[in-house]
Amino acid sequence: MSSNSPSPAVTGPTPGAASDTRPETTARKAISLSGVSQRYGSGASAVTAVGPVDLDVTEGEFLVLVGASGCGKSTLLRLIAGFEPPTAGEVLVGGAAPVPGVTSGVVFQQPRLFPWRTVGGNIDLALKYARVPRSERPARRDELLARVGLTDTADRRIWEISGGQQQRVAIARALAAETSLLLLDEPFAALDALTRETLQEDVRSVSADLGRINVFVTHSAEEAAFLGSRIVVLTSRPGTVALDLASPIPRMGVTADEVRDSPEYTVLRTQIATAVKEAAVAGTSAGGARS
Ligand SMILES: Nc1ncnc2c1ncn2[C@@H]1O[C@H](COP(=O)(O)OP(=O)(O)OP(=O)(O)O)[C@@H](O)[C@H]1O
Repeated sequence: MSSNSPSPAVTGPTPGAASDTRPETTARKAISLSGVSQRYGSGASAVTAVGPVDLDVTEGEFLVLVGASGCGKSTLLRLIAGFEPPTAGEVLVGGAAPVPGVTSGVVFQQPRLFPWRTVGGNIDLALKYARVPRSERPARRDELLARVGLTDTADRRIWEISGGQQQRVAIARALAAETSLLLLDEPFAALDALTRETLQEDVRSVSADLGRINVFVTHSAEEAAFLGSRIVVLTSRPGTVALDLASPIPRMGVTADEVRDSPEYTVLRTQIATAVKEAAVAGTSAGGARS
């Protein structure tokens, strides 16, 4: 990224139209949250972490959930993954209740790989769990590793590669199952700034290529503005929708530097950062309009 480069105007769909480039018939609802709340514990110590939240996400959207620490972002992601059912309301993915490990691939802040296996071995295992026929696995493994820039590390052990490379393996593993959803919970939070930026660029281009739904959790306004086709800012706990924005920045045909140097990105990043601050202060008093 060059600080001397000009700031090109990145032109794309108007706000609210980020997912409208596809034919109407294919833009069907893929994630549907209706009146979703999640409460933990009971009695005096009970905590309502999230809700009520109503949200519909369509195919090809890259949804970023952003908000202050503890506002319920991870809880919402876990509900979409199907790791736990909501205490109120309904979560549907493709019209049915989500099934962990089947409906979505998930990437966590820590890569959670099998350290005694090689990089390729971790992907092989994911392909096996995804019931990819044994004869097809080597080609699929090579394709996935190429996609995340790890072709040369297939035979290395997990402990022999860097944290950023480990997170790339985790992304390749999550892509192995070819689920329609990829859920990422602050996947780059533990990485240094430069590695984080590189991985953000990779995730942005991989997601544009694959056209799956991505739901990405972060507390960073920069990350949200760079990655999201749609950005939802949550209020402080219990997390509800404070702001629902469509990004004006196109998904394809622009480089990472063009995005980061564009006035649209600067405006969006500021808008998100301001909304996160206001939502954290105001709690549920913030509005819920999609602009
Ligand atoms: N299993 C649980 N049992 C009890 N409370 C929980 C549980 N999971 C989350 N919480 C509480 O719910 C609230 C929301 O937590 P969550 O992890 O979803 O927030 P977050 O926005 O992802 O936070 P962070 O950005 O710090 O990771 C917090 O107050 C948290 O302590």
